[in-house]
Amino acid sequence: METDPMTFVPPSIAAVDRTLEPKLRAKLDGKAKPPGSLGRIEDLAVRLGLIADSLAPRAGRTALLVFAGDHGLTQEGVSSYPSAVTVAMVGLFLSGRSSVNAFAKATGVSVKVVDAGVAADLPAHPDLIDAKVRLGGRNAAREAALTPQETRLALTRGIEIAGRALDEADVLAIGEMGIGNSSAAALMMHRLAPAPLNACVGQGTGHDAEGLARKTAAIARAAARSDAEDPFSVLAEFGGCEIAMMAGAVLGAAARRRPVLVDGFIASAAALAAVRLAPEALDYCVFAHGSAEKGHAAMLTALGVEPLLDLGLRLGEGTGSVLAAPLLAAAANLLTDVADLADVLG
Ligand SMILES: O=C(O)c1ccc[n+]([C@@H]2O[C@H](COP(=O)([O-])O)[C@@H](O)[C@H]2O)c1
Ligand SMILES: Cc1cc2nc[nH]c2cc1C
Repeated sequence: METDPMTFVPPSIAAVDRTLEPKLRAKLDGKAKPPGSLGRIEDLAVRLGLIADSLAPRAGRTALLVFAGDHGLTQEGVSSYPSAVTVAMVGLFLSGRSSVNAFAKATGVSVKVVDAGVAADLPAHPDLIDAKVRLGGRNAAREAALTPQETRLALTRGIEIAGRALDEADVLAIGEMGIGNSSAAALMMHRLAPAPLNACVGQGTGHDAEGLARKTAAIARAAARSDAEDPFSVLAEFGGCEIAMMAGAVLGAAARRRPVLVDGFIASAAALAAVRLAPEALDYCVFAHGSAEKGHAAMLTALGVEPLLDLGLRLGEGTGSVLAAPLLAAAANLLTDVADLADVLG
């Protein structure tokens, strides 16, 4: 039977079994430390236990996927940087000399780049996953960024790529690179949080007053062009290649009962779309940090979540998810490696 290209059926995601929570809390309370003395790391350990449906979850190995793509909306002057920076940064990630590479080296996280839709042909590289949907999303101020078929392809590829990454890791971390994508994420937040446009539009890579006015006006034109509000259509109209593929990756990790560390504003917009497509996915998402990008705090509030770190980051690339990875590893080790106080006291 032909599948309808206009629809997307998310993979089946198990709702976490909350009856395990008291057992996880009791196990933590029995450890050689005063109950609750490790604060939010204990809450994180509980979450990891619920995600894995186990009293001994694992989180020692994290794999970061940096989803890269371009946006036709940059033709409207929404970013202070040219699209060419996207492909240049992909080259830098692959050479190991970007900020996220430096952080990943410090935290023992593996890094792969996913070409979801960079507007250039990229030479093959062992750390580059070629999943290109098209050479950049279309200009969302004029037409839908992606067709429904392209959107479904991006989501499906994201699910598959997450699954493969998790064959070799316990935790998936997601990050992104895409000049113009803070505008795409703002439009998605506007429709999916939902929230008024002015609460969703921020500086992105940085703007003076004139640049921010130009960005705001272009985003308003895109919003006026389409009244889409279901998550699949919002991804197609505004999200573009790397955001749609990241949304698929969130669904893929959740379907495998694995934690997914979500980076800043743009990665969170992808997680928001995933959660609107499949609400059970929320329990599998760990929001790594609160971005300095204007809309991020309200986006996280709309999702009802709190980020782990607050460092004033607004770079993207997965820098925040990579920095949070050791916290997950530590929380899981608390459940598996720490002695019980009763045994210590004899
Ligand atoms: O992660 C964030 O919170 C974040 C906030 C603002 C900007 N960024 C990064 O900056 C780029 C998008 O900014 P812009 O101004 O081109 O839309 C893209 O490559 C993102 O990785 C990332
Ligand atoms: C230099 C640069 C690096 C980035 N990394 C993620 N987004 C970025 C945007 C710019 C402009």
